[in-house]
Amino acid sequence: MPKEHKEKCEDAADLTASLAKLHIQKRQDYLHWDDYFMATALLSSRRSKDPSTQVGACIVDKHKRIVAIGYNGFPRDCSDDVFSWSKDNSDPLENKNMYVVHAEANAILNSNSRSLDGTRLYTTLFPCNECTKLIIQSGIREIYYISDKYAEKPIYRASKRMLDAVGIVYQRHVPTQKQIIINFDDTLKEESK
Ligand SMILES: O=c1ccn([C@H]2C[C@H](O)[C@@H](COP(=O)(O)O)O2)c(=O)[nH]1
Ligand SMILES: [Zn+2]
Repeated sequence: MPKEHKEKCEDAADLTASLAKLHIQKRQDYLHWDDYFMATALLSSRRSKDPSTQVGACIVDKHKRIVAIGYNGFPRDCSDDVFSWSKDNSDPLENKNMYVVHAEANAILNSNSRSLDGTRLYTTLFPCNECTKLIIQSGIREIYYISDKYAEKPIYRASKRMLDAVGIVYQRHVPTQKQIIINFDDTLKEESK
């Protein structure tokens, strides 16, 4: 074979090998587990109609399976057109706190009585004392949160007091990436390729 032709063949083989490598090597920018679960909690919070604080919660078992999600909202069939989202109305019966089911409570209820022993909770807001009682009773052992904006309030201090007493680990989630963009259009573009 002439030398020039042989070199061309070798170049082509190198190119094919590089292309093959490109396709078999795993993606480097895939979502890490903790970001994935917290993003699921965050996405769930987007369902909340609370105008001031939207909370999302995601419960994960030891096999990294999502077993329940929830967000803060009024109980089933308690319409937003009847119950108000206000919080400083002089009439206590007109305040949301009387009616809202918290995100963590909804997630626990959404688990359909399945055992939550040894699970982890990912929540966008540090749980209040009432949610903490449910968390303890349901067997959740670890809590990851984003915001702790009410840390100084007595009910949140009570949460920490209970969690410390029973040894449930809680930790602020530090995301490995600042944002995750969900773009429905991208999938449609893929389809038309
Ligand atoms: O553990 C918690 C604590 C609070 N929430 C919900 C309840 C309310 O809908 C909002 C808080 O409203 P603010 O106006 O910021 O007081 O968050 C929850 O889901 N879980
Ligand atoms: Zn709560």
